[in-house]
Amino acid sequence: MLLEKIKNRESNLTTFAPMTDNGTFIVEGGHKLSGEIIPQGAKNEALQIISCCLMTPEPVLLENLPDILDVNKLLDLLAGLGAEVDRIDRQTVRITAKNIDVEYMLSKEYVSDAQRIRGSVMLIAPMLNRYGRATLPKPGGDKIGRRRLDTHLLGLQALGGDFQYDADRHIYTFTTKGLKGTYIHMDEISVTGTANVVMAAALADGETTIYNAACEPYLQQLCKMLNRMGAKIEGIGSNLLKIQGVDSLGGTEHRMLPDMIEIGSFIGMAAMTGSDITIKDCSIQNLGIIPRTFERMGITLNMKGDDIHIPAHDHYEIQSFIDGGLMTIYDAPWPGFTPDLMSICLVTAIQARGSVLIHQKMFESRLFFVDKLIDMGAQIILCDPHRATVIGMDRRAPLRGISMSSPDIRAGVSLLIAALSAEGTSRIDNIHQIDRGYQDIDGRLRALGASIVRE
Ligand SMILES: CC(=O)N[C@H]1[C@@H](OP(=O)(O)OP(=O)(O)OC[C@H]2O[C@@H](n3ccc(=O)[nH]c3=O)[C@H](O)[C@@H]2O)O[C@H](CO)[C@@H](O)[C@@H]1O
Ligand SMILES: C=C(OP(=O)(O)O)C(=O)O
Repeated sequence: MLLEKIKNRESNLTTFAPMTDNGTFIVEGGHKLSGEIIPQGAKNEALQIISCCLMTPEPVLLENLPDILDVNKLLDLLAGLGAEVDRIDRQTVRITAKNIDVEYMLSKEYVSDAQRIRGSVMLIAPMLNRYGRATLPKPGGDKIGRRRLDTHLLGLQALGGDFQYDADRHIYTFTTKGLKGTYIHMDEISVTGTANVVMAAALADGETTIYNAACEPYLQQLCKMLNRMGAKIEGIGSNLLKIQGVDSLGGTEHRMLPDMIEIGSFIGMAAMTGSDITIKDCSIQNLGIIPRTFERMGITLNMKGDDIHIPAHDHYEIQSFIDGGLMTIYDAPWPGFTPDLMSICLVTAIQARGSVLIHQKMFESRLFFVDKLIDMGAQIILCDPHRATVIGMDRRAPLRGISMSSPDIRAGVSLLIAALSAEGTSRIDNIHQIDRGYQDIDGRLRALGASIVRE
């Protein structure tokens, strides 16, 4: 069955990940989970790395790709552009971007598909480098607040790219007569913005310095991959990158890191549901302050080699700051705490002992889903669009199962965690939002003992 699907997929890129536009989970709460789970390859790394495959006409082999909607959509975009996309198995793909049809970027199909994912924004630099022009419809991704593109646009402009914005069609058109290295102080520490500018500079004429660059592990992975392809990037892992432009890049092989957001999601899920689980092969050295942040919420993490074991918690108590002040969890660009785990921390605090202020600084519409948690019985005060105070219930009362809809990818998983911990049955609609970023999440959690039915 699997093999048939893979063959199918090689010929027309039909995806494994369900492509429904909404979908529903029926979750019976109260079952404890147990066992081992392997995190998928990182979604946000995969989107950078797949885009980078357009930088060379030679084959690039990608391993540990997650089979999720956003990744498959980006692969479809590359295939539409004329790249050969050979799926070797569920997590392995070879991409050869030899004969690219730049006109495809103007097609209705391209515009409509590129609008659906954030990752499409990173196709600009490779196309500008190799073909001198690129088109970008306003990219999609989570509707979690304003997501401006200034960092990308100003960076590419500094390198010699021109752009025009068609405000009626929401389409940017980029052209260049040749990119030239320069000094760039990035407008803000943007992850995808840095990826775009790094890729543009890698094949530009001369030296580029990027200051205020994002430096998170997935960006480091992109820079390392580019260097294996023949680029000359120094300062990897810092916010000051020096890039000596080269004439061309060759093929390579690349393996995605485990997805740190999935790992954090499983830690929160284990604590909330009082489950004993082991998350395998976490690449702990690349998790930054994620483990420490969950430990500050009172969750015990036993590190065993590269595995994280979370024992069953009857109780977990949120720590105070050293001066006795109320714990605040807030997001910041790497090496700070990732914004993509804020919703997970929020839901995890519901059954902790003590209180925590969740301060989501980067995005302004990510906390509104708390109304559903409040309906389930959680004690949360939404202070303003950026801040919510959670008053932990210490398991004095369980949440109640309700019907709800998933507004975005991380809120969706947070609602799933709440539903798994709740008394009774919950219905979560619009789970296509969850499928954007979590591979076969229902199947993998069922294997740990969860009761989830996909409708
Ligand atoms: C496909 C992908 O990789 N998506 C990730 C990427 O999105 P993306 O690259 O789109 O996000 P950016 O890093 O550009 O910025 C995220 C948001 O934070 C704001 N901002 C950023 C830096 C800063 O110093 N101050 C500030 O307020 C930006 O204005 C923006 O609203 O990085 C985000 C931040 O880690 C993650 O949430 C997304 O999951
Ligand atoms: C916000 C996210 O994704 P995207 O940038 O693709 O919308 C996320 O992964 O949490």
